[in-house]
Amino acid sequence: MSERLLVLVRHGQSEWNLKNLFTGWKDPDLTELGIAEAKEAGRKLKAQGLTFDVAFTSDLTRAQHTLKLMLAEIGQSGLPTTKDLALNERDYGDLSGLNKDDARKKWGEDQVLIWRRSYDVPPPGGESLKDTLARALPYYVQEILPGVLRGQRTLVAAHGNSLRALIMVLEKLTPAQILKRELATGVPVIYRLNADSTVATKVDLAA
Ligand SMILES: O=C(O)[C@@H](CO)OP(=O)(O)O
Repeated sequence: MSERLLVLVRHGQSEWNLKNLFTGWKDPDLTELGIAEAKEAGRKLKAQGLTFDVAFTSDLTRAQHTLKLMLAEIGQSGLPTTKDLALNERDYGDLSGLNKDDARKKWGEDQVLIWRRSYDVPPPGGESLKDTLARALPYYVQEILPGVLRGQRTLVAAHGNSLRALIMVLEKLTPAQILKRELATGVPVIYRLNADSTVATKVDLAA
């Protein structure tokens, strides 16, 4: 029986993660630490004995670079890969490029937490998690899930909030639960799905 493997990985630390800036659809590359995290994620997957049939990533450099480094560690650099902006980070709108501490000083801790982690309150001019889900979920259902259910071992390298959106669906989390869910950079989350697309097992490869 095929194993219906789906691995989700948030990209390694980006230049703007390091500078503590809202990033969204802006396109900084990985830092040295981010490169090391991506390689470590690949080594962890290899240590689990995992290989893949197909990979997906976003239209943004930090996720594509993370995927490339992971695949090199696994020894699968030529793996068929699809890039799509449906998997992009949440669009941070007017906050993009602002410092997160400066934003807390200007708008207050609570408002910034609502913009960053609530389900349905968008940052000014940007996407809420609900909006991100509205474009990431159809892509997951139409392009990613059918292959997983057919037994294609699938690796997805994307972003904190596009992955939180998919995790909300996979793990059936409520808006209150997703508010508290953080995804560390470069930590693979390994799902094995049931035939009905629900989660059979989940393993988080945090250090
Ligand atoms: O800036 C961003 O695009 C994201 C991810 O780094 O930040 P946040 O943690 O606020 O979702």
